[in-house]
This record gives sequence, structure tokens and C-alpha cells, in this order.
Amino acid sequence: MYDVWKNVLAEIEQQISTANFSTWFQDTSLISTDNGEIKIGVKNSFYVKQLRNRYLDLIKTALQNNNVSVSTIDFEVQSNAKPKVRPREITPTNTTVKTRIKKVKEELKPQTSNTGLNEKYTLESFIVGSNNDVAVAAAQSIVDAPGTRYNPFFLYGGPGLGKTHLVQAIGNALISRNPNLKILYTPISNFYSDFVDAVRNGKGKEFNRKFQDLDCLIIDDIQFIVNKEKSQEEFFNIFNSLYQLNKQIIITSDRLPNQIKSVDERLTSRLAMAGAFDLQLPKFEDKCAILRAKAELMGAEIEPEAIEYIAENVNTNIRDLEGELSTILLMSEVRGLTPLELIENGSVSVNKSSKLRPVSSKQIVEKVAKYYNLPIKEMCGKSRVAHIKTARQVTMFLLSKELNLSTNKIAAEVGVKDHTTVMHGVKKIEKDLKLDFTLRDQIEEIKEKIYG
Ligand SMILES: Nc1ncnc2c1ncn2[C@@H]1O[C@H](COP(=O)(O)OP(=O)(O)OP(=O)(O)O)[C@@H](O)[C@H]1O
Repeated sequence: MYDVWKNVLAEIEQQISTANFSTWFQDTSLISTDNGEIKIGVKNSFYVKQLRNRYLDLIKTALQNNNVSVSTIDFEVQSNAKPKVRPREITPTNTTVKTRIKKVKEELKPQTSNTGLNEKYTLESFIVGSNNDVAVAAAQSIVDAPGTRYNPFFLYGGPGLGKTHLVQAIGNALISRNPNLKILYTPISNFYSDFVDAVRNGKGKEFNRKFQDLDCLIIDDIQFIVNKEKSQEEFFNIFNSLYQLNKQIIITSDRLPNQIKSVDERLTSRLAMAGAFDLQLPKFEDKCAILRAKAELMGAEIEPEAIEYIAENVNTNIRDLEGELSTILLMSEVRGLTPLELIENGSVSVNKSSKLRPVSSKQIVEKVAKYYNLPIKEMCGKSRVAHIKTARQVTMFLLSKELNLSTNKIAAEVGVKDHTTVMHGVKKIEKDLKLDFTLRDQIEEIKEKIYG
């Protein structure tokens, strides 16, 4: 029996990745094959589900190729199997929880210098896979020779797929090679509001000079470019003059240049000049690699099976992957169970693919404005009138919860100046929802209108 299974495993090993093989098959055994009724021993019930869902055909074929007749395949949990991660290795203590929370907070701490870059985004911590390898190669080449081949560098992709990380990583890598370089990272919405403020305060020239002096300009989320002639003209001029001086320009967007509305055609054609690079959803193996790297960064231990479980069930984006990982790790510390034990006992259930629904940010903004009987312009404006402000905060809350948009994106959608206002708005609604039943009903009604 032992030899037969050894041969079956050898065959399976040829056909799947090493990581998958060692995760799913290493601790299996062949218990019996009587009358074609195959019984395979596994470590715990989680394996049963995974092996049945993913590898049943493969196992069947490999058995038949080794002259074992197969009518049914069953799995049996063998309790004497050793768990890979012992609970005491991640024993919870308040200190470890606090340490980790502190560490995570430190990681999120933005760099305070005037580049706008956050030093946590590095090329080293950006996991390369088939979903992003071409873009990363271009990024590396920009770091080696800025302002030459990929200029402008236009990076596009859906939310949470790493655009901000990659472009900020380029900026950080350029600075670490040459600390004298003048680099500025800014979301386009901040560019506009800063420009408007500068003009209002009679500092338009200074604003222009600050940009003209740059060696590298990184503009995030250009799809939020505003169709205001003066601001767009300013951006266009800055873009042109940097380009003519061979200064590096880096732009991100959630869509291709020609799909960005309200942009001057001259700018669209400039943006498309060097070709566009995209970031796609990572494949299963890439998701596992990202999760492993993130766990390591947090100094956390997590079983490969738990990693695979998250990777398999989060199909939206990398931000969600990270979110689920953090939740599971924190729960693991608080409850004193390993991540896999939490998954197995049903304490966590991850299913992002069904959680997010097909609705656009525009639809959410429209529905909230309609519900509160406000013109969109007024709701997404600057009014401090209480009911208008609440409607704006409800919009922020729904954009965050329903679409998982980044705070910067939400800021641009609802016309507020910066992401801290969004963070405050979302938190306010979260807090109010605990006590305010009317608000709770309102939000439910709005959701019904959105999805109804
Ligand atoms: N390849 C990767 N390797 C490691 N971490 C990644 C990778 N891709 C994305 N991330 C992480 O996922 C999170 C979301 O990425 P990021 O904010 O860069 O996405 P984005 O495409 O700019 O999203 P949005 O369009 O919503 O602003 C970040 O914490 C980032 O570090």
C-alpha cells in the first residue's frame, strides 16, 4: 500500500506546483483500496474539502495509472497527524497583540517629507507575478534610467491592485539612489485643490514653479481629472514642460487614457505616448505569495493551508487579501487559536467574491443624493449644513463598505479635499449606526434602492 501511494504521489507531484503538492499531499496516506473503494488518510477536515474540490480527478487518474481500480474515493481524518503549527507558537498575550497593532500602525505612518511618498511602499515588498511582471520590469527600468524609455509611464488597473504601491515604490527607489532628486507624488484631486488654493492666495506662480522644478512627477488616479479649463491647462503645461526636459512623469488610472472622460484630447494623446501598462488580478499562486510576504512583514505565523484558504476565497483585489489576513491574524492572537483552527471551526468565513456587488460609485452617489432629495452638486460640495453633511458622510460610508474604495478615491468622488475627511466621515457613520436606528433604516433603504 505504502509503495503504491508513493508512486501515486510521485505522479501527482509532476503535475502541480511544489507549493501545492507540499501543502495538500505531503501528509496523506493510502488507507485501503478494497473493491475499488479508496480511502485516503488526511490530517484534518479542511483537507478533505480541498482535496475533494480541487484534486479528485487528479488522484483518480494517478491511482488508475498505478493499476488501482477506482470506484469511489473517500477521505478519513487521522487524528494522530501532527499539526504543522502548534497553537503555543502563536500564544496570545496582550503584549503581542499590542506589539503587532503598533507595528501595523507604524507601517501605515506616512513619510512626512514633502515628496508625498510613503516609505512603506518599496519595490522589494512588491510581489511580482504574472499579473504584474511587465509593469514591474518597466518600473525597474525607470529606476535605472528615469526620463528615458518609459516616459510618461502610464499604469492602469482596478482598485486595490497595487498601482499606488508600485508608483510610490518607483519614487522611493529613485530617492534612495539619488537623495537630491526632486520627486513629488500627488493624487490628481490634491493637485487641483492645491492649485485652486494657490491661485486664490495669489501664489499661482509659486505653485507652477514647484512643479516645473521636479525631476519626477507622480500623479495618482488621473481619472478624477476635473474638467475645469484653468486647472487642466495648468496640468497640461506642467506635463509638457517636464516632458520636454526629459523629466520622468508617472501616472496611474483605473482605466486607459482614451477612456478617461473630460480630458482634453491633447492630454489623452500625451498620456498614451509611451504605451500603457496594466496590473491584473493575481492568480492563486501569486495571491499565496503576497499573503506569505505580508504575514512575514507583520512577523506573524500562519499555516500554508490558511493562506490557501484566503487566497482561494478572496477574488476581488489585493487590498481585500491584506484585510482578510489582518483580521484572521488578529483573531488568532485574541482567541488563542491558529488561523487554520479558526477557519476550521467556522469562526472566520471569507468570501469576498460574493460580498462585493456589481454597482458603480456613480450609482451610489446618485442614489444617496436622490434619497436625501439633494442635487449631487450640493451633496458633493462644501456645505456644512447638517443634513447635507450627513448625506455626504453616508455616501462616503457606502462607497467604502460596498465598493471598498480607497479613501483617496472616495474623497475625489464626493468632492472633499483629503482622505482624512473621508476617514472621519466613515467613522462617524459607523459610530452613529450603533445608536441611531433611523440612520440604520435609512442606509438599509438606500441599499435596497441601489441593489433593488
Ligand atoms: N504585488 C503586490 N505585492 C505586495 N503588496 C501589494 C501588491 N499589490 C498590491 N499590494 C498591496 O495592496 C494594497 C492596495 O494596493 P494599492 O493601494 O497600491 O492599490 P491601487 O491599485 O492604488 O488601488 P486604488 O485604485 O483603489 O487606489 C496595498 O497595501 C499594497 O501594498
